Amino acid sequence: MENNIVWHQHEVDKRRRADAKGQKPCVVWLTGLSGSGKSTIANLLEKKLADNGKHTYLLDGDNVRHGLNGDLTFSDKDRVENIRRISELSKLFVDSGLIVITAFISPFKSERDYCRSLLEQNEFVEVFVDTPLAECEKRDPKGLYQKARSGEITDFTGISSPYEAPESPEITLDFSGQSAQESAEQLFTQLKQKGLID
Ligand SMILES: Nc1ncnc2c1ncn2[C@@H]1O[C@H](COP(=O)(O)OS(=O)(=O)O)[C@@H](OP(=O)(O)O)[C@H]1O
Ligand SMILES: Nc1ncnc2c1ncn2[C@@H]1O[C@H](COP(=O)(O)OP(=O)(O)O)[C@@H](O)[C@H]1O
Repeated sequence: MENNIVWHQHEVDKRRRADAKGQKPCVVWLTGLSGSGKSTIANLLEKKLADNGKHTYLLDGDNVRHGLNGDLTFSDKDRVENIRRISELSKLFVDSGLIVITAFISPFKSERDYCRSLLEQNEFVEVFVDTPLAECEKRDPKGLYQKARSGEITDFTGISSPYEAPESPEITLDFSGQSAQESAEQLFTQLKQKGLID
């Protein structure tokens, strides 16, 4: 690792960029099993924030794995690297003044905590999309659970690869009795209550 590197402090800082956008930058970090509803809820939340004049960016597992993280597999080691890169990217986006929404399984507590550690207090909002495995498997929107059960896909989260549920997330979205739209509304309301959006 090269050591002769000096951090440049620029004239225009995070606060100035955020002030220009009239918002508080943060990361709304959705975590949950495949099929739990992360992408659907993240999309609805981003639309609601945009409708309210907020400048956002949505980072989604499937999309990021096509480009930036296209070299990574679903081994534990590569999932750690996946979330490390996403965390660093999220930090840069927060520095640019954006409200970042992420939708990654992010199965390991240590990597979610790593992202939290990169940010200032109140800039990281962990959101547990708490949909049980049985419900995710029933939905199976991409047919991946079926492939995992038949052994066509290995290392599949919840089946052949672990998922560590958050112990004290800032927000929990309970799948039972609430639609994706209602979950997005709940999320929006709780972000407001936390003073992250006005
Ligand atoms: N083996 C295995 N395990 C889990 N998921 C798999 C796997 N293979 C492909 N997929 C598809 O990849 C999406 C998850 O990517 P992530 O980057 O969010 O995963 S992780 O955070 O690195 O664990 C996930 O997207 P979501 O269903 O939106 O969660 C799947 O569509
Ligand atoms: N209450 C709900 N919340 C979120 N998604 C739901 C809900 N009920 C049904 N769904 C459906 O479940 C699927 C979730 O898929 P997706 O959003 O891609 O999840 P993930 O990104 O976690 O893999 C979608 O087809 C969505 O329409």
